[in-house]
Amino acid sequence: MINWIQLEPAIVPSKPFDKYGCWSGSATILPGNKPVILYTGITAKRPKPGYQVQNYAIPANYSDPFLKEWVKPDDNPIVKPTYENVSSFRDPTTAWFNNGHWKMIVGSKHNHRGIAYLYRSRDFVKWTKAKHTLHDKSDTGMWECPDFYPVSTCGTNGMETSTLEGGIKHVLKVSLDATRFEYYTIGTYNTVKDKYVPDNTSVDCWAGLRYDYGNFYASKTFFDPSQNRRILWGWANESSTALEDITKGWAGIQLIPRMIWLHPSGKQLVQWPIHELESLRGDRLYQNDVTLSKGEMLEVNGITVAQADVEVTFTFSSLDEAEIFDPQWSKLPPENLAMEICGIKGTKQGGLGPFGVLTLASKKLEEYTPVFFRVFRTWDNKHKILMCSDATPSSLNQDVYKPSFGGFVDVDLAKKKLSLRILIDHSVVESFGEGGMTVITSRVYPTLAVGRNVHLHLFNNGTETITVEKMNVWSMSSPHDLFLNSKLNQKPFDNPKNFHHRRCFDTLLPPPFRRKHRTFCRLRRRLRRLHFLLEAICRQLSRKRNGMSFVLEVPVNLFGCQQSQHNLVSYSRKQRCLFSMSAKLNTPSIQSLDEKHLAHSNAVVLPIMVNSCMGKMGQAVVEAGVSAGLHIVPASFGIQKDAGKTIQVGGKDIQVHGPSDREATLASILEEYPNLIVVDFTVPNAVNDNAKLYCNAGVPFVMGTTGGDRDLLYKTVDDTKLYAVISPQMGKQVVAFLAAMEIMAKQFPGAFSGYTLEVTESHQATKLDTSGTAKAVISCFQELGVAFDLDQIQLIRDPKQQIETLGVPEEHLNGHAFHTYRLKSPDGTVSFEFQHNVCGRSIYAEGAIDAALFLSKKIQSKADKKIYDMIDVLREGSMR
Ligand SMILES: NC(=O)C1=CN([C@@H]2O[C@H](COP(=O)(O)OP(=O)(O)OC[C@H]3O[C@@H](n4cnc5c(N)ncnc54)[C@H](O)[C@@H]3O)[C@@H](O)[C@H]2O)C=CC1
Ligand SMILES: O=C(O)C1=N[C@H](C(=O)O)C[C@H](O)C1
Repeated sequence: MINWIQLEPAIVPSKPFDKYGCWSGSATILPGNKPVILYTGITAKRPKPGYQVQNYAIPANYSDPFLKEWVKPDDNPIVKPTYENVSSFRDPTTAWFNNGHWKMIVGSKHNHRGIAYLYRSRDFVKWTKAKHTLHDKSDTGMWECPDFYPVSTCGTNGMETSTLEGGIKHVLKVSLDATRFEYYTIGTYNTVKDKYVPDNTSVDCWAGLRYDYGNFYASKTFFDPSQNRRILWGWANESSTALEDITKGWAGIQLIPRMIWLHPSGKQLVQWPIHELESLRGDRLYQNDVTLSKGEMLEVNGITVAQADVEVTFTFSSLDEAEIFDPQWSKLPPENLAMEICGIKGTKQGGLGPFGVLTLASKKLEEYTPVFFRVFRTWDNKHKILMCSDATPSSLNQDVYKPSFGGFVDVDLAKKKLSLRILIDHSVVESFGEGGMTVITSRVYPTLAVGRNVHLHLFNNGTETITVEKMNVWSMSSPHDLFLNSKLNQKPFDNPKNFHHRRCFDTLLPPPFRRKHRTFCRLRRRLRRLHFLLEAICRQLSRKRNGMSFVLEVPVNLFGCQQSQHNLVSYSRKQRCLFSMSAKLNTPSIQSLDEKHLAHSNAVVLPIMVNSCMGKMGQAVVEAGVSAGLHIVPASFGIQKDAGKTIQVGGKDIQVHGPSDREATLASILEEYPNLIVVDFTVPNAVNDNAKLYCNAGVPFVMGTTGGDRDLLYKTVDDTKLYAVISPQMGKQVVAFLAAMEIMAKQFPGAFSGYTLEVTESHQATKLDTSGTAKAVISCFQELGVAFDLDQIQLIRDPKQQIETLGVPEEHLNGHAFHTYRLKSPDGTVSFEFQHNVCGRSIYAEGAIDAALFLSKKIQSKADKKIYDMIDVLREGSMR
């Protein structure tokens, strides 16, 4: 339920009974494991929003595991509306079976009364409307996407939809068209009367319980027999403008599926992200027992947090500081009370709270989405816990909808403890308070807090000191990364991220959509080009006018694609690496949260040119640069054969320039991007010429390419006095190993004299040279006294041998670096073995981006113009 592939639409308008639309519906599994879909068909455009009937569809081929083709029999429609509700009669539920009949409900309204019409059938084709509704309620308007199912009164197991035995209650959920929120009640299903009655603790609609107090609608649940659980899956619309949605290419996303069950109190449901999500967890950061006094923040450093899974438990020693629950608030609309209070109070200073997490924060807090608790005391000395997810400060973009959402959390505070789990995914923040008692989803569109520039803080802005008892933060990978590579058996891109952006995904789309999608991509490319052009004009104008600035306004967000959707965003992932963990306690004043108008950042996005973006490493670097929010210059040097080509990498169009006129081309690129940094991953025999080119142009560069004449390379750069990072190895942990080797060699020269050394290195068959990293490690062993000639390195390039003797995973034959160094004492009694095995290229690509950012810092601080290596980058804390 995390990795999905897109198939052709199962049902599209094609028959008189759905000519104008196939709307929501539900599937039911009939005996014999036969699925059937009930859905709403639109037969006429009027009355608006359309004339609605209910249809059914069955698989064309039951043995197709994907059930790709569906047949809509001609005896449709099977349920027609009565005259009064022809345009408010939709979204049939999954059917349940009892007393010899299938039953299902259809959402509707009559005047302002919301209605769940009940239908019965013996054969699933002939349906009869029951004389009474399953349930209805005055003044609630249209009930969309109703859902009706049993829940167990004991434990977290789910129940099959027709289950009536054992301790059960029933849940009826409706999506209220009037508020665009979802409400549920818990109650009893009387199977004799075929009537549902909510418990007296369950308020119907409006002021009732919600699955989610944020951006969450049109959800459905289903029973998953494989794990005996009920799954809730909801939809979140965009909060951005329609124009931006068009630029992004989507409008609305499916959220992370959640398991749902009844709380032991029987008064509410509990939700939790399905455990499969945890398979995307990457680097982890753990912290415990940190106190946050009033106004303190704890920044989570050391891992990327634009896509993250955050779990925190907060404790406090007293409830005395809880703020008074303002009696005036009881005059606010009850259905939105929590939300209104969140809007009024926000993160302003309080007593017991606000404390929580600032997600998707920009460096200087110009943007952040806080998720937090505030505790209040009511006049009768009870406590009310408010949980908020506040999009108000989430973005500098004035045009997006930025609501404050809130819900009360119905738990006992005796333990003086509250927990939060937050799933962050670029533009989505899904928060689960107190183990899923209250859930809030926000859609946000930061402009600065994007990619690598996203920060995460824990904060307390209340007078009561809060302790972070325990915190776990995981960087999350993108599901498609794992899936496309392993399952689809496509051409093995060793950096799976490349696959996403290639041809805008169109090879995965069904043919009817491909053309449209390509047109969209073409348009987006053109818009982007236009944007660069305008940017260049602005830059020229402001340069010529000596500092006066000119702004050309373009009314669309041409970089919308940087904002993300769960399913499309690829994300950097470290492979086979241990990763350091750290957290730093900052004590800046949290006043900044109260001052909503911080100065805008003056930061300039760093432009990088990647040579060659046609190569495997080049592509990985472009992807990593895009993830880090750098500007990828749309030009790259390559070989003659590729000259003139425009290729798409990381969603960017990059034009390849051949060997001729490179000086002039580079000069004009530099003119446009004066703070340009070049990253070079080409071929050994290009190293020296390329370095000369960069030196002549005076452009700082990162040289990851191995081989060539290394002495000449260093001499060329030294003579020019230029900022450069040169290193045969960019992977953080391998760099740390190299650093340790260098230190050992320096501290204990000759310590291994007399020892023999055996070195094997295995790489993809296309690698042209001997491992530069192995050579660097060997030079340390040589200083340690080991006699070894570089010719003795055993190169393994045969895929069969790589799989059979080294255990290289098949999917990484095209991109791996396995190194082994074996040392033996002269008498054979002592031996050592060192090994570093890396699959894929993302750790080098991220290291290369770290190196570019490091150089940019050096340039800004006017540090020495000289050659740095990756050990310098690591030592200065510039590696993520
Ligand atoms: N420092 C590090 O951490 C790492 C270094 N490398 C090194 O990076 C280099 C590239 O590796 P891959 O991307 O795997 O190789 P690749 O063969 O996939 O790509 C090399 C690309 O360079 C292009 N090229 C050839 N001559 C050129 C020239 N004169 N100017 C511009 N482009 C030119 C080729 O057309 C090709 O597209 C190798 O030397 C490899 O050892 C690779 C991984 C990590
Ligand atoms: O070509 C590669 O792949 C790699 N090259 C570098 C080297 O030669 O040391 C680094 C790593 O081994 C991958």
